Amino acid sequence: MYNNTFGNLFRLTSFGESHGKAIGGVIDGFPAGIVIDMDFIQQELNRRRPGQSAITTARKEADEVEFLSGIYEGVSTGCPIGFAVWNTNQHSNDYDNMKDVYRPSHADYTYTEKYGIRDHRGGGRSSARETIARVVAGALAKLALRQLGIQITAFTSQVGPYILEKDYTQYDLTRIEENSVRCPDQELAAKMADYIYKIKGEGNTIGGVISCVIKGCPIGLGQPVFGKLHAALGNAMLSINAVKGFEYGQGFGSMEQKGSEQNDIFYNENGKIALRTNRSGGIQGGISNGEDIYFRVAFKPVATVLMEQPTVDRLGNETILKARGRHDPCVLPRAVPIVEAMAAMTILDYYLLNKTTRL
Ligand SMILES: C=C(O[C@@H]1CC(C(=O)O)=C[C@@H](OP(=O)(O)O)[C@H]1O)C(=O)O
Repeated sequence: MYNNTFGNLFRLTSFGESHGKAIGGVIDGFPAGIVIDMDFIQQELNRRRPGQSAITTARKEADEVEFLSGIYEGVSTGCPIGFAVWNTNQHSNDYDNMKDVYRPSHADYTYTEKYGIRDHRGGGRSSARETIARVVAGALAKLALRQLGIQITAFTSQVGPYILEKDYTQYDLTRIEENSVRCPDQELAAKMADYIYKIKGEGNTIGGVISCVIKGCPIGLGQPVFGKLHAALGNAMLSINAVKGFEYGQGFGSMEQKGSEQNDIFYNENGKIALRTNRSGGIQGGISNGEDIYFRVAFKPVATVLMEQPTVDRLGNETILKARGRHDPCVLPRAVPIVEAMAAMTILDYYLLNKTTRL
């Protein structure tokens, strides 16, 4: 078994390898009658695409999406939406020395052990290039959520030692596209960018944290036991390449407080039930409570470093590998739209599931 499908009612099946012909997908369960804003979908792909700044991989791809089905006269028909983004700029020879030699901490080893065969070029199926399909499906989900008044914004909140100190309510989140790192604090963003550039010069990589906030989510999304909304968001985020951690609300930070300090107190605001604080992060008992949903996603420094490291080949012979190719010294800036896309797909899926709860 090899599971390439995400979602329950709104579903994406993705296909493709980094150096194959195309990356694409089939989306099923997308509601009919949604006006498809092609410019918006392309903008989302542009936020993810390689070669967008000096601190990302230099691979040159336009990443233009071609829709094959499910859209008629600019409107979704409710039929499966097929799409492809054609690969045009593969440098497969860069990977010759990695055909039978494993990059430390990369998927090279486990893929080979599991399947006995692997397309090693550009990381093949394990390449983050697969996330193109998620961004296309996420952009469609965002268009549907927009009609429902639900908005999703992610931003870089940490790169290595550089940390955004305040919480998301203290920043203007409309300004994250004003710098190459996608951090709402412009001064800190400049420091982060310089640091990534320095790391790149060393042939090394660095990790960090992406924060995300979902506004306008109605009450009731999520199932009480195995389909908790935060578990679904965690599943979505942990499926992104290089992700190591997920926390929502105050997450691990809440361990330092007593229950009386941590609880969100209810009160009556002119006949409406309201909360004085939102430490729960918009989800209680696995179900959305109508407050902002916020969470953090930790990314490790990506495995491919352009410096010598000891490793082994497929037969277990010890050797030294110096990886080649065009790689991201830090995936955070390009992962911001991917986090948003996975959140959008999850929220739309859980919105549709919630419609099956009562008559
Ligand atoms: C091309 C993308 O990212 C790629 C992800 C990647 C890897 O090992 O994951 C290796 C590189 O591939 P290549 O050597 O072909 O340039 C990256 O550039 C993309 O995300 O669009």
